[in-house]
Amino acid sequence: MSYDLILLRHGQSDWNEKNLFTGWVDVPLTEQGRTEAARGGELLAEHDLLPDVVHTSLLQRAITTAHLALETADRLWIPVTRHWRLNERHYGALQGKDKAQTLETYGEDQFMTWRRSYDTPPPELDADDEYSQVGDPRYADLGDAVPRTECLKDVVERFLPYWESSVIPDLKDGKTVLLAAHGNSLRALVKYLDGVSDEDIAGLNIPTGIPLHYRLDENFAPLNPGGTYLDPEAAQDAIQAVANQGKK
Ligand SMILES: O=C(O)[C@@H](CO)OP(=O)(O)O
Repeated sequence: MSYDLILLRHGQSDWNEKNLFTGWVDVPLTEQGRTEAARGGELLAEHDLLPDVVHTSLLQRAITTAHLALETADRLWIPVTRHWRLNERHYGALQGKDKAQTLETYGEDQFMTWRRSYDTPPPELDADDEYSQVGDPRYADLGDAVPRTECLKDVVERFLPYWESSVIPDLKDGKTVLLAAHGNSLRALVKYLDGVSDEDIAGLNIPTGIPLHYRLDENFAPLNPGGTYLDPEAAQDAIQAVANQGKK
């Protein structure tokens, strides 16, 4: 007995292309990102991994990616649930900043601490900053708790309640579940599923637009630790590109 879970990071976004820290800023996909998303859907169909339900964040790059992938896989009709708990990590005061410029200004150690350390968040973003989400109606339910920065540990802590309350029940029903989300919200889930240490998670990057398939046992532990990329070769190149961001 096993469960099928598919993780899909959104395709390239406008700010991925521009090399800007994005976090909760709601930017669209580029044309390349739309193509990647559609290719993701083709891979699902080719591997006969057709989702029965989809969960997305509240950010259009994940929503559009899910839509384009499901359109290609002819599964636009499946039920969809969206939740802020799947959102990208809030990047605090770095939101909207150029990655290469930030690396140059603060040096490699500080840059990598902000990008990949488990428990050091970037400085908080001012509530009235142009890239702040304070007051955004989509987060009205959060009241004063709208984040102004997050580290990966914060993302693990806010993602897991959703995993337990909303994703596990779908898996238990025997549904193939697609999670369309973000580089760091998916790193948070992978850390939990694979039991990756706080140190080792720094070296784990997730490429855009390539479905990552997990087969889970009856306790929701991976039967294929690390998951299986549906296009492993493309994934290796794309993982390296994410790791090298800023260094150009
Ligand atoms: O900018 C961001 O929000 C994320 C994902 O694109 O970037 P990084 O990979 O640097 O954490």
